[in-house]
Amino acid sequence: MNDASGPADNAYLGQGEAARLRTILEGTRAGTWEWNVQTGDALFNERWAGIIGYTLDELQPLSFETWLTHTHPDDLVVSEKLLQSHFRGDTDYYECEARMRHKDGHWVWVRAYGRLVSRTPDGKPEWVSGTHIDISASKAYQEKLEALQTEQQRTIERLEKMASRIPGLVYQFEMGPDGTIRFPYASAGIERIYNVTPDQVREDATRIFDAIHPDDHAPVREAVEASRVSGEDWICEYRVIVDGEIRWVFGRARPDYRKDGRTVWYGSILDITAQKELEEKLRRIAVTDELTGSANRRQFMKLLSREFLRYQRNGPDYAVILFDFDWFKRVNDRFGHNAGDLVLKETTRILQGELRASDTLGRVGGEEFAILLPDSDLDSARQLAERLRQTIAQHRFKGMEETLHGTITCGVAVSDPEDDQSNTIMLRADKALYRGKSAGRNRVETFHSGDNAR
Ligand SMILES: Nc1nc2c(ncn2[C@@H]2O[C@H](COP(=O)(O)OP(=O)(O)OP(=O)(O)O)[C@@H](O)[C@H]2O)c(=O)[nH]1
Repeated sequence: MNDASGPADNAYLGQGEAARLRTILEGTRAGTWEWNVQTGDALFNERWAGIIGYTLDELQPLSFETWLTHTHPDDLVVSEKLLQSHFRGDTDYYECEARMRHKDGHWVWVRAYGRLVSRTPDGKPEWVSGTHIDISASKAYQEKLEALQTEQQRTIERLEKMASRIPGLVYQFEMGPDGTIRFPYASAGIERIYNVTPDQVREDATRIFDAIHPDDHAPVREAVEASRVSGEDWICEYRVIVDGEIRWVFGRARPDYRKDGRTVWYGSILDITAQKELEEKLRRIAVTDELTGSANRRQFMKLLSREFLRYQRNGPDYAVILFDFDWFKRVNDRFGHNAGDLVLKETTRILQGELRASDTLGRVGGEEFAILLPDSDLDSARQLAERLRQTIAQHRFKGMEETLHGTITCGVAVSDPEDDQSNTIMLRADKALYRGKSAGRNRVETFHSGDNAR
C-alpha cells in the first residue's frame, strides 16, 4: 500500500485528471482514502495520516485495518451500516462522522464522504474512495452551542416553573405609539387572573378589560397612562370578575421606552383577594362592638366628630338619642349575664331595622347605646326615640328560660352652633337621659336649657 498513487490512477482516472484532483484535494486539506472491499487493500494520502498526527510511513503497512484500528468502535458500527446501505444502492453516497484516535491520544472528529467506484464482474462492491475532513473544531463549537442551548432551555423551564407557582402572573406589556396594547409575554397565571390564555393577548390585550371590573377600567387606564408619561412604576389595585366572582389584584410594573415609540412594562400582577378580605375583616373588627355588632364607642365618636365638622361648615342639624336599659342589673341578677347579653343583642337587631341607612347605632357603654341621626332636628329625633321606646317596651325577649320584657329611657339632644366640641351633644343627651331616669324611667326626654343648671 502506498501514498495516493494506487489503482485509482489506473483504474478509473486518467493520469492528468488524477493529478489535478490531487492538487484540489490538497487545497481543501482533505484526507483521501481508497479501499478495495474485496481484498482489504487501502490507499491514503499524506494528509489522511496527518489528521491523526502521523506520517504515512509511521502507519505502514497500510490497509483497511489502519482505519479500523484508529477509529472509535462505536463509530465503526455506524459507519459499517452506512457503507452497507450505500453498497445496496439505498444511498448515492456514503457519509459518516466518526472519532479517530490521534497520535497524542485525544479523539479527532472526521467527516467521511465516499462512493463506490467499481464492482467485480459478478457485481460485488470493489473499490470505494472518498475523503476525510477534520471537523473537530466545528464539532467542539457545535457541542458548546448545544450545551449552551440546553442550559438556556433549562433556565427557561426553571423560570416558567417559578412563574407558574406564584399566585398571579409575570408579564411583559407593550403599548404602541398608536395606543395599541399587547402582552408579548405572559406567564400561565394570566388565565387565573384575566381568564385569557397568553396566546389570546399576545397580539391584542384589549380582552383583559372584559375581566376588569367596569368601575375600575378608568383608574387602571389612567394609572397606565400616568406611568407611560412619567416613567414611574405602574402601581394599581383593582378588581377583576372571573366566573362571576370578584377578586382583588395588585399590579406593579416598570416602564421602558423603545426608540420606535413603544413603551414596554415588565412586572407582575398578584391575587390579593385573601389579603383584602383579611384587611376588611380587621377593619370591621376595629369599628364594631363584638357582642352586638353595632358600631363600637370609638367608631361612634369618630362618626359624631365627622358630623360635627360637617355641621360647622354649614351642614344641616343633627341629633343624638342616648338610651339606657332600665333596671338592667336586675335582668342580670335574675336571669344571668348570658340572658342580659341576649337582650343587648336582640335590642340592637330590632332597632337596626327601625333606622335609616345613614343613622348610626353605637354601643357607647355597658348597657348604654347612642344613635347618631344626621340631617335631623330635635322634634323628629324625639319622635323616633319615642317609637323605639315603645318598640322595646312591647317586645318579648325569648331564648331564655322565661320570656322577659324590658324598657329603655332615652335622652335626646340636637346640634347647637354654640358647641365647640363634638361630644358636647353627648353631654346634653346624657343630662336629658338622667332626667328621664329620675322621672321614673321608660321615658323619652329632650334636653332643654334648664338641664344645664341641674
Ligand atoms: N349582660 C350584660 N350586662 C352588662 C353588660 N354591660 C353592663 N352590664 C350590666 O348592666 C347593669 C347596669 O346597672 P346599673 O348601672 O345599676 O343600671 P340599671 O340596673 O340598668 O339601672 P338604671 O340604669 O338606673 O335603670 C350592670 O349590672 C352591668 O353589669 C354586658 O355587656 N352584658
